Amino acid sequence: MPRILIVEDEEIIRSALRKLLLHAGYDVADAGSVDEAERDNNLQQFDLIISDLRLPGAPGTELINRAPSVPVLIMTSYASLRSAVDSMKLGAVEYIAKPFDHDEMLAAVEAILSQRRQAPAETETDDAPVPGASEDDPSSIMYGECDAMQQVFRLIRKVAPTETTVLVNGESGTGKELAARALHLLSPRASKPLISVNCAAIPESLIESELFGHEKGAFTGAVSARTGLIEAADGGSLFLDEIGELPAEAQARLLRVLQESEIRKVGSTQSRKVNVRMIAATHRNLKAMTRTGEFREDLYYRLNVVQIRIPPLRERQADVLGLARKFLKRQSERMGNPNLNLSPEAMRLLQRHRWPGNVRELENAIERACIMVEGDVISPAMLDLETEGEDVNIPESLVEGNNEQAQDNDGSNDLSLEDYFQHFVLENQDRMSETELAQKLGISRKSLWERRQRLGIPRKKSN
Ligand SMILES: Nc1ncnc2c1ncn2[C@@H]1O[C@H](COP(=O)(O)OP(=O)(O)OP(=O)(O)O)[C@@H](O)[C@H]1O
Repeated sequence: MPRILIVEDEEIIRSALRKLLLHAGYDVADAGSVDEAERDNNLQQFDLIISDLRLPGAPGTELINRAPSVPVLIMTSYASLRSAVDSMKLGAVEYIAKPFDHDEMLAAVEAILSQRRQAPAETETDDAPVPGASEDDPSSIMYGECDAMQQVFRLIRKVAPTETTVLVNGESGTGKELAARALHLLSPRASKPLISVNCAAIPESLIESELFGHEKGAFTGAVSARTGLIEAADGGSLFLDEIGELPAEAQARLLRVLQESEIRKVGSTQSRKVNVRMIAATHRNLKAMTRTGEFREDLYYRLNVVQIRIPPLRERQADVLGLARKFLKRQSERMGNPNLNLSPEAMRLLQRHRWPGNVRELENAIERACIMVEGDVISPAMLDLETEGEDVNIPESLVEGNNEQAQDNDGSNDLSLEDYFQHFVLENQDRMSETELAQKLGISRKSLWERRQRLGIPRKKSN
């Protein structure tokens, strides 16, 4: 019977997870911190460790060092879904975002255990390069043959081995997060954590405690002390995505971290030294935001030591088919159909399209087509790309309305809720912050961000 150790300081989550795993037939032990886990158990005897990222004392990622042969599944909220811990793969580390549902957790557990049964040391996928990739090149992490991307790769190769703070700029879906990952994996910090935090996905009221941690009793609901994401990245890199969405107080605190390499938890009077390499990204024009007072100028200059601009896909036309083939190969492997290919008309359409949602839009289009295709050949219709210049008239009542209104009006206006969402965001994002957009739409910032990801919604170029 596989043995699983749960390390989680929140009693309710710990006992619910324990019950779930016992019920599913696993042998389960649990602990409230890394030290307690180590004191009470021989960590190496477990087949899997499931740990919260932020715990009292050492962060959950520390278990990867303390039990190098055991896969560690990290649970955390708000960090970016895919790459939060992918560079910590010393064992078979996976990542799950809280809140998770039971099926999702059991599927993740089963996938890790079966991988371990089949190939104990081999857990990589096409999508998640290992620290070993650090001997390689940015091109082993992200695709790019055209001159513009070769230029980006040259810059990444140059800056990655240094300690320099980097600001990655580019439209949504261009690959900023992948560039950050390449910077980390090609750096001497590659074997340490890369923690990715999406500043737009964290509710404003929680940003500071998520980033910096908090002491017990620092605010209502702070029932125990927690390590922040910055501390969890100690020794490694911290990727702050959507940095333009960071509220003013958090900007001030972050500046102090950059200036003094120290963090102070919310509610604490004591500082602690941290050694973190910062990589920030934005689709917004931060310089312009400093002029309007939305972004601190001193923080801007601290972050913008080296700037890497990832060009939009429409400026890398030569790469479109290469990327499409890469995604097609990956998807056909997943689906067990190696014969899938694109018709000549589909290829022409891909080359003609303007790609407002950039690489993410292309990736989604290929994935969708692979699911929809009957037979082996993908035709243009299956790519289901939005026609250029299509204009949907949004009724005034909807623009000013909330989600429910949108849904009520949906049928009569022949405008789906997703269409409404997409058009509202596209039309207003230049003059509204993410918080304002979310408020107008009647949803949380987190759900705004998640919908942007799901729908591959491009943002207007602001730089
Ligand atoms: N050059 C590339 N090669 C392979 N895949 C890529 C490339 N660029 C982007 N992708 C894929 O496209 C998707 C979007 O990339 P990524 O999340 O890095 O973009 P982003 O600029 O950070 O987007 P956002 O600003 O919305 O967070 C990801 O699934 C990523 O793996």
